[in-house]
Amino acid sequence: MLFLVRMDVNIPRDLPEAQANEIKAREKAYSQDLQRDGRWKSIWRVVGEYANYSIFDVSSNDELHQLLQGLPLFPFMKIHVTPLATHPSAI
Ligand SMILES: O=C(O)CC1=CCC(=O)O1
Repeated sequence: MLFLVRMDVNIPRDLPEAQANEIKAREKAYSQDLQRDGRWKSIWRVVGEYANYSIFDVSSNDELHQLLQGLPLFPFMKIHVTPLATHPSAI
């Protein structure tokens, strides 16, 4: 099952920089592990925003929810999920 996911990140200004950097490093490792195993198919920066669009390929809504909830930046994100179906004109 494919999902388009938009993640908007909002780290509080009063979070110490070292702590923010540590969370971002864990986020990167978590994301790259999922990219390597094929479930996080792609990630794109939204130009001019601290946000990304990502494509996930997982077997259920529950699996996606578990993956998203495990993001180190999850407490600082607004996440919007769009389930994708095959377009009849797709070749
Ligand atoms: O920087 C972002 O858009 C948040 C994020 C998700 C995975 C990652 O490595 O960073």
